[in-house]
Amino acid sequence: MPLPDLIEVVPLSPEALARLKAAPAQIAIPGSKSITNRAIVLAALGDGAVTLQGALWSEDTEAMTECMRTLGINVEVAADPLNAANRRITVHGCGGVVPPGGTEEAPTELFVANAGTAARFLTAMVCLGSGVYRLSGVPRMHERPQAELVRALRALGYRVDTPNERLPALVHGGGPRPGPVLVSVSDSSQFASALLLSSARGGWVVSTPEGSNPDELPYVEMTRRLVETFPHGGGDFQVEPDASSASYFHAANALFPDHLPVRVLACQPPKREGGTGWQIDAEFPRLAPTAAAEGDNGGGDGDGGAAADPAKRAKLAPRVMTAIAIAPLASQPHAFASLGVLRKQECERVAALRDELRKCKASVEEEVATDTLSIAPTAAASLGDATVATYHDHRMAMCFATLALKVRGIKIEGPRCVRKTVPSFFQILAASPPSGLGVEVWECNAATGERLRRLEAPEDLFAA
Ligand SMILES: O=C(O)C1=C[C@@H](OP(=O)(O)O)[C@@H](O)[C@H](O)C1
Ligand SMILES: C=C(OP(=O)(O)O)C(=O)O
Repeated sequence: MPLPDLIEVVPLSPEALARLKAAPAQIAIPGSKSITNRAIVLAALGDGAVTLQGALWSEDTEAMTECMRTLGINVEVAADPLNAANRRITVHGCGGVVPPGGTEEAPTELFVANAGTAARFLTAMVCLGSGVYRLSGVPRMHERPQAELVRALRALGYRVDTPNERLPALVHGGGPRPGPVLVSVSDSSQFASALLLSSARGGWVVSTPEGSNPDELPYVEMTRRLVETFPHGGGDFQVEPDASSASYFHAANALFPDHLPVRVLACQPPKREGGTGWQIDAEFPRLAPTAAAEGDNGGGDGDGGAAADPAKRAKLAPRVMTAIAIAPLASQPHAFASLGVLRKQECERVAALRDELRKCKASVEEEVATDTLSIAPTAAASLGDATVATYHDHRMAMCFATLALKVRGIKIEGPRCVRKTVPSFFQILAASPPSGLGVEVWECNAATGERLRRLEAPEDLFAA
């Protein structure tokens, strides 16, 4: 049975915590969505066959894989013996010649679901082809921003037809059209990443407006580093575990600083600790709001302080949602500012976090003018007893499941949305230590909320 429509995640008991303190869970995190989908594009445009090891297999990467196959790029997908949530993906490069699309009447149809990476990266990539491609996604993807990317591609000389500057869009392939292009990242950094990934084949010289310091554009920097180090002529490429997915498990340590129940395996540490620095969310353990006594949190600012600077886009990486979700349990108040970009992602995330945290009886104030959420601490015992809506947003489900590790009575609607990036999320939560946290997850009656049965079989916990 697939994951049901309503589940309850039960807080870790004192006994379970004592066991985890003695032998912390050792959690293997699936591959990075951002790196997997970048690597698929780079490999598709490359000259040989590249095998991606440790690649994430989830809705977003399946959407990218399917689009490549529809384009006529040969992609082979095999099991990854090291992690059932990953795959070995071999992509046979087209040598920069993107296979031709269809006609205006019968374009090649590319369905990107709700994958921002696929929507943006493929819009730019198919400009290098010939004929016509039509990109579409789920209704929410048709609301998400695309205008600045379309503008930049038109400035390079490509024809992109869309009535409202969003998807669905008809892209007319135009082959390489060398030239400089300036792209704003204020709606999404993925516009610059999209252009950079195809820039070598298109002859595009991509820049972001002055003032957008590369250090403040971590995902654009990730793209540049990946383009530099990728085996464009064929070979193997190792995908890192996903640091944003890891944030939920690091958050467990922030919630239980006396127990530190989790060790996150094989994730890259932040750059200053010798990691690649590709994933900005590797910073989460240092910045997470913590339930530790004041002064005990290694100087973390809960993302609040620096987020007040609107230029600091790094603060808007997915980990900020994890930080917001656990902030009610922190030892100090936290303010998260400049959250505007979150309003345009999988759902209106600022409103969603505000409303669902309030349902859990957290103290949350929103200042609309500065896109700020301010959260005051509340005792865990005074929080909870809420049925939380997830708005088809994987991060809403994972954030509230994390809060539920310490807050009783949290039921999560539509948990299958985690399939976008971590289909195995509830499997990991529920698996017995050491491979999981041993958390109780219950199927609930969707109408009455009453508990029906505890979900323990891995297939019952997988978001297919
Ligand atoms: O390029 C990427 O892989 C991503 C960039 C960010 O998006 P935005 O720049 O649109 O905020 C981030 O939130 C998303 O999860 C992944
Ligand atoms: C914003 C996100 O995804 P996308 O790649 O669809 O933009 C996200 O995963 O939080």
